[in-house]
This record gives sequence, C-alpha cells and structure tokens, in this order.
Amino acid sequence: MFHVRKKTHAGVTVDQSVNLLATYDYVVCGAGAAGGVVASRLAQMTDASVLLLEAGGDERVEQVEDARRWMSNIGSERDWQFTAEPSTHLAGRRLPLPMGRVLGGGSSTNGLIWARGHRNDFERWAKASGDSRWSYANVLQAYRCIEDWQGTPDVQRRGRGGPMYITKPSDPVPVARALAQACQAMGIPEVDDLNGAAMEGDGACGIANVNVAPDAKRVSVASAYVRPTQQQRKNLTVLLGAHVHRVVLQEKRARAVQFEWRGQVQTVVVGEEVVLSTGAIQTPKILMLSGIGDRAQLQQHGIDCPVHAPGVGANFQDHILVAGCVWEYVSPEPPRNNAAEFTLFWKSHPSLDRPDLQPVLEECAFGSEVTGPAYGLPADRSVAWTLAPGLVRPESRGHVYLASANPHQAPRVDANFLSAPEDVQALMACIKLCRELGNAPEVAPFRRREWMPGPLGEEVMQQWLRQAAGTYFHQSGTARMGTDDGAVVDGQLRVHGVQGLRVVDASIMPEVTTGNTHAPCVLIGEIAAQAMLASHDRVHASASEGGQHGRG
Ligand SMILES: Cc1cc2nc3c(=O)[nH]c(=O)nc-3n(C[C@H](O)[C@H](O)[C@H](O)COP(=O)(O)OP(=O)(O)OC[C@H]3O[C@@H](n4cnc5c(N)ncnc54)[C@H](O)[C@@H]3O)c2cc1C
Repeated sequence: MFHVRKKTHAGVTVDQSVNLLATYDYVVCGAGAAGGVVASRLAQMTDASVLLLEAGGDERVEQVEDARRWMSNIGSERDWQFTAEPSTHLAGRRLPLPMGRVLGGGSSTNGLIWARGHRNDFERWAKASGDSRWSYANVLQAYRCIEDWQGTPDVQRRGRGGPMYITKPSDPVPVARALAQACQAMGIPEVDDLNGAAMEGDGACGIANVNVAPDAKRVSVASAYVRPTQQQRKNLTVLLGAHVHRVVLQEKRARAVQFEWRGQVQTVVVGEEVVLSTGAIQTPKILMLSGIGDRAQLQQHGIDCPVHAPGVGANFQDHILVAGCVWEYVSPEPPRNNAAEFTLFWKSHPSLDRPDLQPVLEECAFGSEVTGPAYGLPADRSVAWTLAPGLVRPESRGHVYLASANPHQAPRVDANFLSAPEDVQALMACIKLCRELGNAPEVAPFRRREWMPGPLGEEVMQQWLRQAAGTYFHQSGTARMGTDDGAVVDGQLRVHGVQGLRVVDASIMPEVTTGNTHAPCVLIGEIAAQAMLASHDRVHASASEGGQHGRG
C-alpha cells in the first residue's frame, strides 16, 4: 500500500472540523480548470493524501450553474478583478482582466465554449518542450478520455463517456444560422464539428461546442471532476477560502505550502509534490513570492532568490476580443444557451500555418467602456447582436511583475495588447471580415441597421480598435514550458531547478492555443496527472520492492 506520512511539523495549525492534516502527499494550489483535474486524478488513482487549496468559495450558486448567466460573474466576488497597466496602445485604457475565483476557477465562470486548439499548436508545444506527450497524436488520445461528446461521433478524434459533457446547441439563435450561410458565401466552410478535422485545417465556421447540459446547466471541472471525486474518495480534502501565499523551499526542494485560511496563516508540509495551478496571473506571483523568479526583481522587494528564473512572469499572452461589430435586430431576440453559439476560425493571410482570427457571435450589444456609451448601446440584451472580432495568434507579449512582497497585493500586469503592429493589422482585417459578414444579404432578415462601428476610414477605424480592444479572457504563458534559459517548466511541467514542484495551468503554454483556452487547460491537467502518476508509481514501486501500491 502507498505509505501516507504521518509526521507533524511545528507551527502547523490543524483545524479539526475539516481534519486538516499537518502533512499531505500532494498539495494542489488552485482548484481551476487544470488544478481541479490534477487533484481529482491524483486522489482517484492513488491512496495518497491530496489537499486542494482554493481561495474562492462554493460554486453551487445560480450565477455559476445557469450557463445563461455566465457574464454576471464578471465583477462579482467570483472574479479576481485584475486590471492591466494603462496602455498607450489602447488609448491610455486600463483593461479589466477577469479570472474565476471560485471552486472550478474559470471553468465555473467562463462562456462555456469548448475549443480544443489546432493541431499545429500542440506540435509546436511538443517541439518547444522536446517532449512527445504534447504531440497532437497524444493530445488527441487525452482529449478522447476527457470528453463526453454528444455530437456526431468521430472515433479518431472525439471521446464519449469521459467526465466533460460537451454538446452543440440544437436551437441556436436564428442569426447564427444566417451568419454560417454568409460565411459559406464568402468561402469559409461550415462544419458540423468545430473540434473535429476542422482543427487540423485552414479554418471553418459553425455552431460552437459548449459545456452546457440540459436545462442550461453548466458543466465545469468542479461539477465533472472535483465534486464527484470528493464524494467517492476520502483522500481528497478541498479547502475553500484558502489563499496560498507561497511555497516553502529547502535546498531547492518544495517542502511546504503557506496559506491563509480563516484569518490565520497555516503551513502544511508536503511529502511528494506541490502543484501550482493558480492561473497565469497568480502563478508567477506565487513563484516569485517563493523565491523563484528574476533575481534582480525579487531583490527589489527584499525576497531571497534561491532559484534565478528570469522567465517567470514573462511571455504573458492573451487573445484579443474587440467589443464589437454590433447590429440592431429587426425583431428582438433574447440570447440562448451560452449566448455565444456561433464562431469561426479564419486566416488574415493565407501563408499562416493556422488560423489567427476567431470572431464570435455575442447575442447582445457588446461594447467597451468607451465605445458602448459613445455609440449608445442598449442594455436590453434582446435588442442587438454582435460579431466580435477576435485575434487568437497574437504577436504582442506582456509581463507579470511582482508589485510587492505582500501576498494580498495583486501583481502588476503589463498586458501589452496591440503593441505589435502585426496584431493591429490582423485585427483590422478581422473587423473588415466581421463587417462584411454582418452586412451580407444572408443576414438581412436580422439586421435593422449596423450600430457600430459603421464604415470608418483606416485611421479612424484604428482609433476605434484601440478603444474597443479587450481581453478574450485567455491569459496564459507566464511560466512557459521549454528547454531554453527563459523556460520555467519542462515537458512534465516540473519547475526547472526545483524538486517537487510543478506548474499546471495556462501559465505553461509556450504559445497560447488557437481558440478558447478552457479545454487546453483541462488537457494540461490530465497530461500533468499522467506524468505525476507515472513518477509516483516509479517511486513507490522501488520503495516497496514488490512494486505494490494503492490504486483506488
Ligand atoms: C469571464 C471568462 C470567460 C471565459 N470564457 C471562456 C470560454 O467560453 N471558453 C473557454 O475555453 N475559455 C474561456 N475562458 C478561459 C478559461 O476559463 C481559462 O483559460 C481557464 O479557466 C484557465 O485555467 P487555469 O487552470 O489556468 O486557471 P483558472 O481556471 O483561472 O484557475 C485558477 C484557480 O486558482 C485559484 N487561485 C488563484 N490564486 C490563488 C491563491 N493565491 N490561493 C488559492 N487559490 C488561488 C483561483 O481562484 C482559481 O480557482 C473564460 C474565462 C473567463 C474569466
């Protein structure tokens, strides 16, 4: 049997009401899209004790469970409410960067589109890491185990019977169908499944895959992985309202995790490994607070730096969503399902190896804090619809910096959107594409008038773009996987230069995927769990000579 260490550690505060132990085999920090998966898999597949620490609270509330209400979580207590530094590239604006703060993380608050990423995304990850577990062939297998796909079967690519329920809305708003016809007339093929062969090609449009069960019920990592595991397995302890401060290193090994819970700072000792899954803004912050980061930067904040890792916080990436090209309906039409049922992938230039544009239908008027009031967009969600231009292969790179040594202070995020001229060019092409589609004859029955932006000259349109651009909510890349000096983790997501510490979340993406990032984060959780289970098995097989170990 797997040996559960019982030793205690001075200074550990144990709250008997939740049976918090002094020592856990694994401590997973952050119960989001990736962390919830790793913690669940470790608890399901071993007898090891697993502690899952989540700063947010219970996800079993209507605003999370009702898929149609996903936008109401933005700005609520279930959102970290990060903001980026003001940017000259965005007309001096300070962009909000929402991220989920609740059991399930972004998986519990997101817009429910399931987009797996392009074949070439993963081939490039495999190359960057030198690790074939990220190859497309392997990724396909992993996705097949994750998915419970309700659509047309595709045995090569899609899975059935896995934890994540995925479907296609059967009754999308009628303008979605009209947009698909307009796309076809422009040479953009409509496909039945946007996560099938389409993700190996040049682009397509269609009704999005969504994690919406009957009665508009959200399916998240919390509901599909963490809650069922909690019910079935006693070795998983989930602590809500537990704010991780730092990982305690001794001789470059992760020995303990320090976190605040119920107003007290606690320390739990770790027997095997610590997993940081706190998302692409908090993960680099916690690494730096733990002494892993750029030495000069840490010294400025009086933090000792046993592991100089200049890549921590660098390579920040996000998709850019422009709010948006808006049309007034002829007759009002309330949003349905996830209120974003139609999307397309297309290239701004045929020479690209993957689509770089992903406009999405928003089933309401969608403007920025500048363009919304300027154009008098309506609050009533049934009056207008939006085709929001989206850039999913950005060249711009930002940075997450430590603001202070205080774990309660948010880090400084220089998102650096639109700093690369190529991104501006691609988005200008995307705005043109969206306006052509929205003004196409096929869509005429749903168009009383174009509300925003209308026909503008090149220069004024660029100004509008800088006032309208925002996050697609896909922050990533700040602890990237690779083998070079700037890389933070290896192909098994182990932090370079540290024993017993992995990063498992969107931070590890060397390049953000082509499409929404929830599915790739679930994938990251699964692939990390496989790697951890393999190493767990190796260690315990040799420790028990006979190779016996617990498999629950
Ligand atoms: C509003 C919104 C809409 C989105 N829409 C879509 C969509 O339609 N489709 C899609 O594919 N993707 C979407 N996304 C993105 C997707 O949800 C994220 O890419 C994904 O959740 C990221 O996974 P992660 O594991 O990296 O981090 P997260 O899921 O963000 O998880 C990180 C977890 O760590 C916790 N945490 C952070 N700091 C600490 C700390 N110090 N101590 C303890 N816990 C901590 C957080 O509370 C959170 O639960 C959306 C995101 C948002 C915010």
